[in-house]
Amino acid sequence: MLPDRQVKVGVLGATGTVGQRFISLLANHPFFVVAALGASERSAGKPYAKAVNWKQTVPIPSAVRELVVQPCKPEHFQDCTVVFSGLDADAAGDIEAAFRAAELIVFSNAKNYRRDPHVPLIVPLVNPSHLSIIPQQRALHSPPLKKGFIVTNANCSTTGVVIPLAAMEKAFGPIESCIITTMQAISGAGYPGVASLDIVDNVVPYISGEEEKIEWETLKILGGITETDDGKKAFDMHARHPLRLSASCNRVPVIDGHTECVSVRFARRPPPSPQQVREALAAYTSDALSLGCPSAPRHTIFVHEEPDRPQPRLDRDYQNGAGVSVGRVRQCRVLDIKFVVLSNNVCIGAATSSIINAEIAIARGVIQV
Ligand SMILES: NC(=O)C1=CN([C@@H]2O[C@H](COP(=O)(O)OP(=O)(O)OC[C@H]3O[C@@H](n4cnc5c(N)ncnc54)[C@H](OP(=O)(O)O)[C@@H]3O)[C@@H](O)[C@H]2O)C=CC1
Ligand SMILES: N[C@@H](CC(=O)OP(=O)(O)O)C(=O)O
Repeated sequence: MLPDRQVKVGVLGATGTVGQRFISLLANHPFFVVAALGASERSAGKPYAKAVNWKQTVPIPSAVRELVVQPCKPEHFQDCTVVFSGLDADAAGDIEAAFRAAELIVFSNAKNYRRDPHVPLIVPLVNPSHLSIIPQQRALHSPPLKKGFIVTNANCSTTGVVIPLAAMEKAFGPIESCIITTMQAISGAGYPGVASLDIVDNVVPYISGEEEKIEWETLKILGGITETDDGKKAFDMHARHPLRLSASCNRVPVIDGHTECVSVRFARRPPPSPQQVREALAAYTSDALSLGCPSAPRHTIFVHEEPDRPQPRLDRDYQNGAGVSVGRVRQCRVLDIKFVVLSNNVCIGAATSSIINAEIAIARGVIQV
């Protein structure tokens, strides 16, 4: 059930690239209301409008302009039912753990806990069922937690590719191999990010740690949760048909929107035709939508027929940045099918995913409001 009254939320890393997206998206949310903001000691103590170097195309929402930025300490967020984190990974590990220990509920964009075997790594349009590991995460804490937990969302490029992969697996069974080449926007590196002299008139064929994250996170997200012999739950990345992935990551001079060229081979033979894949992608729908989550896209995947789409400048705002756009679905002469996917790295690749994850957790009663 979704609430019919306001739910107070906090934003950690509120001054950053992802934090600013949280603030913009939450300003129009039907039940989440921003009650507390946190950032580094550099920003703490200042009204938000003075602390932030605002880079959005909409003005700073009036409700947060004068809100004083707090240090990222749990005592300043005790009123918040949910805390969204857009913290720099160097700070996120300790801060998010302290918030969880203080019985706060954290939805994080940072990479720190994605590999934790008791923390769900959730792309809300793909695997919200992984929320079921939360009781075990709470029980592990000493003393066991009654309320607090951490949920992470995925790396932005992982998120973009895993949505069409999940749609294809749902329709045609396991994917056996997958080769991904990314063209990633500058905003993925935060602010000020990549120096203009490195990226204007250029492509940088390396993003530290990115290829490993895509290759590993995809397996956790598409994998299931099984019960072990001692009755515990565990993520099961290997029981599924083995999926071999190879990613190559590039930074390109685009502001927002990650484009990925993907080739796949299916385990089942004969493989589906390009037309069958197009139909399956367009028909894919999410639990978030059936639960009535207000930030879920009405259409998860838009399938372009034009030969030159998707393009970041034209397609990154599809469904307010919450849906993904696929195009050029065609036969691959080496694997089975190849296509291009575009996702908005700061929306469904970051803030929007956290917000939908929290909406799902409320709708499913994982969070009591
Ligand atoms: N940009 C993207 O597309 C995506 C980013 N992510 C992840 O989201 C997180 C945020 O990324 P992004 O917004 O790009 O990063 P930014 O560098 O733009 O923002 C970082 C934020 O963290 C705060 N911060 C830094 N150090 C500390 C500290 N010691 N204590 C408290 N707060 C601190 C900063 O506050 P202050 O302003 O005061 O310094 C700022 O609010 C990262 O973990 C990133 O990997 C995930 C998916 C996509
Ligand atoms: N590394 C991504 C963004 C990011 O911050 O990823 P992660 O949250 O996995 O560290 C990019 O540069 O586009």
